[in-house]
Amino acid sequence: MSAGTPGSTQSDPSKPGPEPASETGGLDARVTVRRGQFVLAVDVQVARGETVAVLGRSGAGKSTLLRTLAGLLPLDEGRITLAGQVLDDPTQHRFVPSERRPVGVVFQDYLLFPHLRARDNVAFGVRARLGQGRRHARERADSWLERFGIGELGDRRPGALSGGQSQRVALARALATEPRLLLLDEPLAALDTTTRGEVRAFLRTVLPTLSAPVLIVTHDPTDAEVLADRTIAFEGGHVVDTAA
Ligand SMILES: Nc1ncnc2c1ncn2[C@@H]1O[C@H](COP(=O)(O)OP(=O)(O)OP(=O)(O)O)[C@@H](O)[C@H]1O
Repeated sequence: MSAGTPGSTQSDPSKPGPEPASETGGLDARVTVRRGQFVLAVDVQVARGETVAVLGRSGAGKSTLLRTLAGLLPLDEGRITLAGQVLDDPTQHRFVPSERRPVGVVFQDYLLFPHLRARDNVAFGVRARLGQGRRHARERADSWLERFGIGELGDRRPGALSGGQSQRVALARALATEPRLLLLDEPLAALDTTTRGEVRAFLRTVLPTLSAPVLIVTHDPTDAEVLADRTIAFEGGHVVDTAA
C-alpha cells in the first residue's frame, strides 16, 4: 500500500522536485498549536493511499494533531492543505470548520449515537456531510455495513453491538462520507485482546483499499507495524523519529 509514498529522488536541478503531497490528493500539514504550556510543532505529509502511524507517549501531542487536522483546534501558525484545498492558514484568515472538512474520524470509544440504529448512525454522517436524502443515505449506509461484513446488524442500536462490531460501524460511518483524509485515534485501544486482533486484521484489509491518506494514532507498535506504511514518533510536541 505504498502507492504515492515519497521515495528518494536524485537531485537533478533540470527536473522538477517531487510534487507536494497535497497536490496529488495527499495531506501537507505544517502545524504549530499551543495548549497552555504545551506546544505542538510538527510537519506531517501523508500521500494519497498511504497510512502513517503516529506513535508517542501520553501527552506527546498525538491527539492534538488529529484534533487540529479535524478542525476542532485552530492552528496558531502553519498551514494545512488537503488535496489542494487549504483547510487552515492563519496568515490568510482561512479556517474550514470541522463540519465542512472532508475528513473522517474514528475515536477509540467510537462515539456512536446510542439512540440510533447502526444503519442510521452511518446514514447520519452521509446526510450531514453529503446532503443526501434519508432513503439514499440509508441505502448507502446498508451497502457500507454489508461491505464491512455486518450487513445484518443495521437494525441494532449500539447497546446491542459488541466492541468490534461498534468499531466497524464507526469506520463505516467515517468512510461512507467519502472523506479525503481518514483519522483513526487509538481505534483499537478500547477493545479486548481477541477483538483487538480481529479489528486489526479487518483494518489491514480495508486500509489498503482506500485512496485517501490515513493517519492512525496508537500506543501499540504492533498496530503500527501491521497497519502503517511508515511511522512518526512524537515526544514533547516534536517529531523525534521517523521510520519506513
Ligand atoms: N484543553 C487543554 N488545555 C491545556 N492543555 C491541554 C489541553 N488538552 C491537552 N493539553 C495538553 O496538551 C499536551 C498534549 O496532549 P495530547 O492529548 O495531544 O497528547 P497525546 O499524545 O494524544 O496523549 P494520550 O496518548 O494520553 O492521548 C498535554 O501536555 C496536555 O496536557
